[in-house]
Amino acid sequence: MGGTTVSTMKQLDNLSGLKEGAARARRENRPVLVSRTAGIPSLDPLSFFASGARWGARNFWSDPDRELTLVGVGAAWRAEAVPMEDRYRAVEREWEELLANAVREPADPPRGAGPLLLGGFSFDPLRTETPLWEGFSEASFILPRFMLSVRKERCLLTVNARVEPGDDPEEMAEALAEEEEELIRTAATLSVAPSPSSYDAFEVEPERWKESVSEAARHIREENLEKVVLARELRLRSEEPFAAAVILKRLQQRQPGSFLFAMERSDACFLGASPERLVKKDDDRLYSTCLAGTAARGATPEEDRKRGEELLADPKNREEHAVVVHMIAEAFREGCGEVRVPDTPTLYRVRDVQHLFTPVEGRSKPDTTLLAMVRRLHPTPAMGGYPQQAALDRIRETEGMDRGWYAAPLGWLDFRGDGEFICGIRSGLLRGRTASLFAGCGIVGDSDPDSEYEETRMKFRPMLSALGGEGR
Ligand SMILES: C=C(O[C@H]1C=CC=C(C(=O)O)[C@@H]1O)C(=O)O
Ligand SMILES: [Mg+2]
Repeated sequence: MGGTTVSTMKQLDNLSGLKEGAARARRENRPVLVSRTAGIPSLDPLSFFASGARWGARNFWSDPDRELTLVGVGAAWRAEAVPMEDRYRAVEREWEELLANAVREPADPPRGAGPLLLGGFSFDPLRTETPLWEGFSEASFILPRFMLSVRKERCLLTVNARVEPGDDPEEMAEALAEEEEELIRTAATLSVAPSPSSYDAFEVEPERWKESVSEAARHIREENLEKVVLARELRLRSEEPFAAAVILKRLQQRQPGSFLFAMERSDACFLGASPERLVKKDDDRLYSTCLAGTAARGATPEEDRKRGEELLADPKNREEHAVVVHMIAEAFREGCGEVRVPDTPTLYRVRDVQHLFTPVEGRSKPDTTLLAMVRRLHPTPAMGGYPQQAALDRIRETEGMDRGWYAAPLGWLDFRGDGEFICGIRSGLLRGRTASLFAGCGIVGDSDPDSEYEETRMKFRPMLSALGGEGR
C-alpha cells in the first residue's frame, strides 16, 4: 500500500467524526471535542516524544511495570485553574463540560486511550512564585493533539480536535492527517540514544538547609507539629541544552520500579522517576502507597539485606512512616468503603535507595472522584508533614524556595474519571542549559541534620545519573 493511500484513509477516518462534531458545534453554538482512537504499528514512546518537539506541550507518563505508557504531543485543549478557586474542582468541572457533548470514535476506547488529560498541580497554591517555575501554574492539564498509548505492547493513537462553530471539517481533517503522518514517520525512524554529557553542579545553601532541619526538629519536640518534610535544591549548568528525551531514556534504563514522567510547559520540562503513587482510580477501586523512611542500598546482597532489616527496625524511620500511613488511611476511610491497610510496612527497593512501604486500597463511594481524593490526600505527610496545615506553614517559613511542581500531584485523568496521580519527587526542572533538582526528607523530633543531608544526597542520585551519562 502506497503512502498516499494510507494518508487518504486516515483523512477519511478523521473526517466522519469531525463532520459530526462540526454539525453539533453549529447546532449547539459551542465548541465540540472530537476524539478518535485507532491501533497503529508499534512505535517507541521515546521516539514519539522526541518527534513531538515541534508541537510542544509534551507529556510523558509510564507506570513502574511499564504496563501503560502515555505520550501526549501538542495541545487540543487546556485546563488551567487560577489560585483562588478550588483548583481540583475547577479542573474537574471544565473537563466534565468539555466531555458533555464530545464525539468519541470508538465510543468506548480501551483504558489509557481516548480523551485524557495529562498534567499536574503545584505543591502549594499559596507559594511565593519565582521565575524558576514560569509556565507551571497552580493547575495545568493538557488534552494532547496526538497521544500514543502503549499498553501490553499494543500501540494506539488518539487524535483530539476542538471544533468551533463555523470550522470546516474537511480542512481540519486534512491538516490533522498531514501532521499525523509527519509525526509517525519521524517517530518510526528516530531513535533516542543517550550520549555522554557533563555539567557543573552547585548546592543551594546546604548549611542553611541543615540549620533549618535542626530548627524544625526542635519545633517538633516543643510544639504541636509531628513531622515536616524539608527539601533543598541542586542547580546544574551544562554546555549543551539538557534534552528531556535523552534523560527519560536513561531514567527508563536505570529506574525500573519507578513511575517516569515528563511535563513540558513553554520552554521548560519537569521530569523524573518517582517511586511514590499518590492515588490511582480504576473504576471503583482506589489505591495509594505510603512510602516514607529511607536507607541506602548495600554494595552486596548481604549488606543490602542488613540495611533493609535495620530500616524496618529503626524507630525514627518507623515514626516517619507511621505518620503517613495514619493520614492516608484516614483519607481513604472518608472517601471509600472496604479500606485495606496492612499492619506493618515492607521494603520497596529502587536503584539508589530503599524505603518503608505500605499499600492502601479501598472502594470509592459513589461520589468520590479521583481529583476529590487528590484534594484529600495532598500533601501527604511524606511530602508535606503532619498536621498538614502546621507543616505547610513551617515549609513556607523555613524552606526559602519555590517548590513549584516538586512533590506535587502529577498524573492523568480520562473521560471515565479513571486515572493515576503520583508525587513529583526524584525530579528536576530543565530549562535550556540549566537544571534544578529537588530532594527532601521527612523531619521528626530526633532527626539529625547531617544524616538528613546524606539522605537528600541519595535522593538526588537518580536524576544526577540520568543527566550525566554513563557511570554516574
Ligand atoms: C520528599 C522526598 O521523599 C519522600 C518520599 C519517600 C521517603 C521520604 C523520606 O524518607 O524522608 C520522603 O518522605 C524526596 O525524595 O524528595
Ligand atoms: Mg526520611
